[in-house]
Amino acid sequence: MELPLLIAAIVAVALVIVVAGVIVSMNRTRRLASRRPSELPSASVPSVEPDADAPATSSAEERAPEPAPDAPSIEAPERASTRMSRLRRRLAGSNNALASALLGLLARDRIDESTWDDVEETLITSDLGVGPTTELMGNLRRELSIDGVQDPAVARAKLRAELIKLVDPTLDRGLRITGADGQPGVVMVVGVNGTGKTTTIGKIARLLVAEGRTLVLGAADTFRAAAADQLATWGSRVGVQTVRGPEGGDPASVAFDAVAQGVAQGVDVVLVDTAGRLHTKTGLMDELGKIKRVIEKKAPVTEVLLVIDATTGQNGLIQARIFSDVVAVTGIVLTKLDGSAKGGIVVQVQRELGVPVKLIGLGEGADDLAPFTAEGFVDGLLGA
Ligand SMILES: Nc1nc2c(ncn2[C@@H]2O[C@H](COP(=O)(O)OP(=O)(O)OP(=O)(O)O)[C@@H](O)[C@H]2O)c(=O)[nH]1
Repeated sequence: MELPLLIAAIVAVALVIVVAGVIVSMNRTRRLASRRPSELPSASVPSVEPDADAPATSSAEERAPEPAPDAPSIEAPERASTRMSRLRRRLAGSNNALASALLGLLARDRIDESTWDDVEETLITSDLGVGPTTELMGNLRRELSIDGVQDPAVARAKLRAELIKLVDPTLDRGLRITGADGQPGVVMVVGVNGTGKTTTIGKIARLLVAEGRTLVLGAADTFRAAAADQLATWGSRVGVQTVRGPEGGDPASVAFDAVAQGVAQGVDVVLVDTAGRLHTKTGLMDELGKIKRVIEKKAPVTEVLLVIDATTGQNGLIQARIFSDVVAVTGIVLTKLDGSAKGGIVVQVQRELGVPVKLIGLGEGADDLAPFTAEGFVDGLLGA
């Protein structure tokens, strides 16, 4: 073959090869562009051409896994030590009317008979009760007439000391949450409708979780499905399991199951919620006694907390008496003190039952529950 012809043939073959290469490359680009983004090779993995015959498991999903579904986030409740000062300020705010009335009266230039009458009336309207008020007035009159009453700071200090004495700083206010022989402590929560039982259990659960305790909740309020849902929500917020039964089921059996679960899991405490019930309904009150007896087939109830709404005044006392007869109340939780200038009920209810106020509710917030102390309460009352 002649040289020019040979060169022409070589150029032609080279051209065919180049054109074929361009066409193949364009087709590949089009193929990739037509795929969904999820099918595209990830930029972070080595760029290996996907093999059409490869099994589905070699898809891009395997190389770039979907993020895990959101795990429920567990809240970290506030510890009792830090919530106290916040709650004391709130108590001071809600009882300001009482505090300023008392201190205003005692700061008068001259404390005469009509001033004493006004102080007495103010204390009685705070639900302190006639007996405790008379006692406090007698002591105050005696001490102030000896020391002189001109200095409001003296009057205030005397009033504080007398109130603390009435509230009784010597009572044991610790929650009984230690079971015998390695069993969980069992806390049963009772009270009339809407006083704040379920909310209080949720708040106690947070307090105990903040202290590092393990728990199970028992939703023995089977009247309303919503009550069990409400309790389960409180529990799940702090990673605590709730045992519940069918709506309308036997509350005693749910309470038993919850305690059995707590024993099996070896938790520290089981908190049992019960349905709100009017203290005047004998059948419902008998049922409460039955719940307690059935629980005790599994483990002793270490604490029966009666939840009283502080705004209900004297009615709270009547409730306290009847509930105590049926289930031997061992501690009081006074809720809704944030909306009340009736803090004096603390003294009356303790005297009525001979049982201490152990916790106070000061709002709807998750950590608005505080262990009760006589000094903290009186300082809040006096706006100290
Ligand atoms: N302001 C205020 N509200 C509170 C407090 N404690 C509870 N509550 C509110 O009181 C209402 C009733 O609370 P629940 O916990 O459902 O009452 P319960 O006693 O379980 O109700 P029943 O199961 O129907 O008897 C809710 O709106 C709570 O947020 C408190 O300390 N302060």
